[in-house]
Amino acid sequence: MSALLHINENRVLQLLDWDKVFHVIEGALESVASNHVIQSARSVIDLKETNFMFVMPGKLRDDNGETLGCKIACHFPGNTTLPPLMANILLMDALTGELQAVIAATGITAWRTAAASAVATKYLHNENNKILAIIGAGAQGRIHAICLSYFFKFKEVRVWNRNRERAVRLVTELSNDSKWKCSFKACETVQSCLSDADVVVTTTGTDVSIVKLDWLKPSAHINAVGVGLDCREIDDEVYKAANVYIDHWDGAKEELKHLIDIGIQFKGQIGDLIRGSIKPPPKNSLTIFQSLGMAVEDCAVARMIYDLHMQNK
Ligand SMILES: NC(=O)C1=CN([C@@H]2O[C@H](COP(=O)(O)OP(=O)(O)OC[C@H]3O[C@@H](n4cnc5c(N)ncnc54)[C@H](OP(=O)(O)O)[C@@H]3O)[C@@H](O)[C@H]2O)C=CC1
Ligand SMILES: O=C([O-])C1=[NH+]CCC1
Repeated sequence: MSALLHINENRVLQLLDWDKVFHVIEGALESVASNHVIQSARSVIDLKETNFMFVMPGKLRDDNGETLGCKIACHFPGNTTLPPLMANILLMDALTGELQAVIAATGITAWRTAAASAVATKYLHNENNKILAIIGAGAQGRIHAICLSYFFKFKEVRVWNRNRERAVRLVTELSNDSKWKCSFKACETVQSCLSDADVVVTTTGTDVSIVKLDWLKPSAHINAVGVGLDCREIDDEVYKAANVYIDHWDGAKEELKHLIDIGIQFKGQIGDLIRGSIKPPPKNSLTIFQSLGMAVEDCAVARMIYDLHMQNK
């Protein structure tokens, strides 16, 4: 038996590329709507003391053939030297089930989530994107600031974080990078961060609503990234006023019951918009992409990394 291939985090980060990840994620979202995937809502195990394990198996059929994989993600918020989210993907041969590689997936999780938001923004709000507001400067907040700055030409990118020092650190890091042509600003309050923002990203997962309808531009687009059964970072009134889109129905039925219970009717999956099987929202309307994250996004990026690694060994 050949030695098991392990593609570590450093190697994955070397191979990740925004245009390639965007393409693969756009395809994965579309495949969900075309029924070319097998996946279910993730299984979540409460490990107590605020730690969780997520298990996300999936199979995807796309231009590259069939891909079979399973991500195991451990969320240990108390980690100090290691990231709070530690993830790995087992990539299998889709014909035999034989394990092909173990691929570090902390970076993949961050990149594929931000790329899904970029795809959603392309289909829901691809014009007049001048101000981006990032709520939460953790791993997802940081990668969304980078990814959305890469794909959309914002004039200003604002960051709010509960612990302000962290927002200032992120803004300093981004301002020191000469490839960005926009200005970066750390905001004192959520309200001032949201004011007049065209695109908003929420990444706190907090159980208290911190994004209020009155603070939003009526035509804003929100990528709602925080996840969890108790996540309430966006006020119910915002959902009631918005056209809300999801990544996959199976996950939404399981993890978004609190929205279904207050009468929110999801307009459809982002993949349905990509396929053209549903109408886009009216121009200048408030829109939300409620992102949960999907196994097949992980499978698609893991497969891309595996192929790039094998080609460039
Ligand atoms: N949709 C998807 O596909 C994915 C979603 N996620 C979700 O995204 C969210 C962020 O993940 P990640 O960036 O990796 O986590 P991090 O631990 O890196 O960052 C967490 C962020 O949330 C903030 N925060 C936590 N609690 C509160 C609170 N009560 N009020 C205000 N801010 C708070 C933290 O602020 P502070 O610095 O002050 O502590 C920090 O900015 C989580 O809900 C996670 O489950 C993650 C991966 C994929
Ligand atoms: O999609 C994902 O990998 C996750 N969503 C919430 C925590 C991990």
